[in-house]
Amino acid sequence: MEKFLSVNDVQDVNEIVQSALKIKANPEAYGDVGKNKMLGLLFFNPSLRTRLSTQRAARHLGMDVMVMNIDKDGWKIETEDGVVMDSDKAEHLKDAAAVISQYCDIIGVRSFPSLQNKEEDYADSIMKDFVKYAKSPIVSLESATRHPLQSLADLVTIRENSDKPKKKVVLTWAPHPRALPQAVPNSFAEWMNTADDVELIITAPEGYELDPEFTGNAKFTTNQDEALKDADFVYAKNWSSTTEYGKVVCKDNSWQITEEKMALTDNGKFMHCLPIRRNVVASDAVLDSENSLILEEANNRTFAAAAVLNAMLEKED
Ligand SMILES: NCCC[C@H](NC(=O)CCC(=O)O)C(=O)O
Ligand SMILES: NC(=O)OP(=O)(O)O
Repeated sequence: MEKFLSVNDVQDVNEIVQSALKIKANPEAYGDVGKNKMLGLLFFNPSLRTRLSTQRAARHLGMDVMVMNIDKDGWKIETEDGVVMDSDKAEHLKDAAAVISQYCDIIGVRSFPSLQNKEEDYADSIMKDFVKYAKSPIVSLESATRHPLQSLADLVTIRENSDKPKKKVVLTWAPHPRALPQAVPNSFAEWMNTADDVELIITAPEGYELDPEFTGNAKFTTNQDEALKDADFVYAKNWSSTTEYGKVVCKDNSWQITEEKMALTDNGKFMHCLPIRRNVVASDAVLDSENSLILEEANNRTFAAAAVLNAMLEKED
């Protein structure tokens, strides 16, 4: 695997899910795969799970890791091409990426959208420029448009928790005080659409419809109760408005996932990528219930990352 920015970079989704499960069953068996290899993790934004689980994954594979909060500890990065660099930005992304790839065999990058300008955000230029200027393979640690390591961990979690040949998976918008990126739901939809054992239904208020590039043929409804009926999995996430890009338009708390909402499902499991605002996105009762998979998902982030790094290291040999 030469890069991991979206599901399209994966040759066989079933195979990579199987690989994550295989590593999870016996992580000690992979300790030599990444021997003498260096992973660099670059964060333009905060992280808990991605940062720690990817380091843990690297250690399972015997890799060394360097982590940098590039927004706080590095020089301010210029991303525009051909500009006269006489502002406060001291280093160009093209130089930084090329230099870092001399130190690192694989580079992970996290870069959120600005939520100011859809066209600029959806160009995903920081991630794409890293691919262009770094000589090492790039792993997205969540870009402006997608969060593929999360989606892979989510698919692993769904497969572990249901044998049904067709699982009804509901991606539901939920309230939040801030405007959040669309990367997690975009990516989740894209991965679910590639899984032949998933029927995806998306529910959100009017004005929150995600781009068909990601949602494909998934059914969409603004009626959350109707969507939740007989669901096997409820994947909650806030994202900012799509018609009024980057804005909080709906503050309707009736979209919060509560026990009453979960009662509409077929003993459905609750999922969220975390971090989650408790009693805003979903109630404590749901999050702490037996049907909550939030900790399993977070745990599977390690094995999702290990499967991706393993595939990249295989390619290197
Ligand atoms: N990596 C998982 C989610 C990251 C980000 N969440 C956040 O920014 C939450 C921040 C807050 O709750 O204020 C998002 O939605 O894409
Ligand atoms: N789910 C997830 O990516 O969490 P972090 O933002 O804490 O890495």
